[in-house]
Amino acid sequence: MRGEEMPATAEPAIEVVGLGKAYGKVRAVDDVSLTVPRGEFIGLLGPNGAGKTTLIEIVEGLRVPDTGTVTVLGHRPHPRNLALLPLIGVQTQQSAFFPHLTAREHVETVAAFYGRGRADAERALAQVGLTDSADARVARVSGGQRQRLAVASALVHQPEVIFLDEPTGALDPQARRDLWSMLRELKGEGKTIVYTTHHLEEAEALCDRVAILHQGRVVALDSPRDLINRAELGSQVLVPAGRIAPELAGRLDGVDAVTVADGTVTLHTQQLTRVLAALGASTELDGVQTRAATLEDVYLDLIGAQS
Ligand SMILES: Nc1ncnc2c1ncn2[C@@H]1O[C@H](COP(=O)(O)OP(=O)(O)OP(=O)(O)O)[C@@H](O)[C@H]1O
Repeated sequence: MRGEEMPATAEPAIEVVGLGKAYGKVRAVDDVSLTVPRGEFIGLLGPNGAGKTTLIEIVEGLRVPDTGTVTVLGHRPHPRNLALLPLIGVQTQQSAFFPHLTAREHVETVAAFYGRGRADAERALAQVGLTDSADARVARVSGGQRQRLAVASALVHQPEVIFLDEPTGALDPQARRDLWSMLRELKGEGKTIVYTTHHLEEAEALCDRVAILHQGRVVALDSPRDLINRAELGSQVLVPAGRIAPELAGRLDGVDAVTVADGTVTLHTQQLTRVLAALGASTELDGVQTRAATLEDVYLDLIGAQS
């Protein structure tokens, strides 16, 4: 189907083609192409310095690429495109605040910039769980509350595409889970969400797809489930030390490798059932745990192989 024949709804939320950005000799973003359909929740993962922030900020229109093109909801963010601003919500790692205002006044002020009113501000504060502390001065709120305030400010005008750069970094476990629920609700409303994180279990739980970046390049792009299945990292069987000698464990049917750490003998296998059967014939299975591969295993395998 040619581009001009596509119905408006089929137009992707984001289209990035051949994007490049260097700082001196550092290729922060190196020939990245990526299409994000509308309504997708996509995670950008990668080690420190992989280029996540540079990529997301180019797409937001906050940094200018050296090469390539970006289209967001049919608009070009560069040169600075004011028509795009009401359609996108942006939380950066350096989100700006009005320190002398209260959290509520801050969000109301941001709402006013977008021609929105108090009801929108209250809704955004409630979405991030800040209603009860909305009268605290911005300068005095905790790191986690500040982060939630930045997210509220990105959502207040009900944008179509939401960009969040490490939104859960400073949050306590309960606040993180609350933000997850809120992000899932936004996705349920059909919003497109692009976010960066170092929390791989979080990306696995939330994202439709993840892009793993390394040295400015996308080295993997797929759903967490498909990445895990394709990596064929197998399973692990964790046996309390003392139950079985590592040498004996290594000879059990189906065991590929054995590691010993922290009072646990870990059997690595692609054939979990076979190993459990063999193990059950030699020792009690009580207290034995199994662990399937996770996105974190895939990530570490991939990044380790690239380094
Ligand atoms: N303004 C800048 N000037 C010079 N170099 C920069 C600038 N911004 C980023 N870089 C470099 O570009 C590379 C990519 O940085 P970027 O911040 O995009 O990575 P990241 O994946 O977001 O890292 P982190 O996980 O640490 O936030 C790094 O080597 C970084 O030092």
